[in-house]
Amino acid sequence: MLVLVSPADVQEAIESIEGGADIIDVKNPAEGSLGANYPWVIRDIAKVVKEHGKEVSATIGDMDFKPGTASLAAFAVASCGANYVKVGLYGVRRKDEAFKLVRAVVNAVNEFGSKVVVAGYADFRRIGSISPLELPEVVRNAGAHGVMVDTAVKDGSRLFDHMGVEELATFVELAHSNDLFCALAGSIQFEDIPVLKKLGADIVGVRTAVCENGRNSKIRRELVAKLVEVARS
Ligand SMILES: O=C[C@H](O)COP(=O)(O)O
Repeated sequence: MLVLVSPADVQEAIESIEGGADIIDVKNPAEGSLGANYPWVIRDIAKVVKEHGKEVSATIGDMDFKPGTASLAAFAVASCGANYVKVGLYGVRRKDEAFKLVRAVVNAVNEFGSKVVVAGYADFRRIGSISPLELPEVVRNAGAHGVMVDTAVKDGSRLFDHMGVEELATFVELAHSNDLFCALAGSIQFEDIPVLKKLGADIVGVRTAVCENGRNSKIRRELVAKLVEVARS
């Protein structure tokens, strides 16, 4: 299982790289679960990450159903050098909306060769968005490459508080049967890693677990290294 870590600046990206993370996922935690960072920050981090021979991903935000806005943000992120462009379907309620938005994002990044990762939210019931279980088929049909589940509200509640192991197992199965890679995130802690491995997730995404004192503090390389070790064992 690969480890994705979400830094907010170049220093945190270096900590993530030195700790051994596989994918460096630029985000802006101050603007939400999949908060978008600034183009100049994404560009600077992408440069450092690529110098270390690793892959960089960047988020375009917790999106409303606005395919045009999403495509423009995706174009910008891909042009900054992201190998993976992540979009959260926050304000998307139906499958036809999901298809339209994801298709627009895929079209926007095509010329850069970036891969698109679509995030649904484990706490979809409380924010009124589409269920992650409805996503894999739509995401495949729209031409994206991966799906993930994260939590929308970072209030201390965790992935498993909102979706049970069986539901998550179904999500992983649906992703794989649609030829998508699958990532799981949402205040994941060290003790959750064995369950995620058992579920067959391809990627675990973290921030809080590798920060020194909560999601809004700084990423520390020792914690990244510890998590990578557990994910590899
Ligand atoms: O993509 C991964 C997210 O950044 C997870 O963040 P979190 O561990 O703080 O929930």
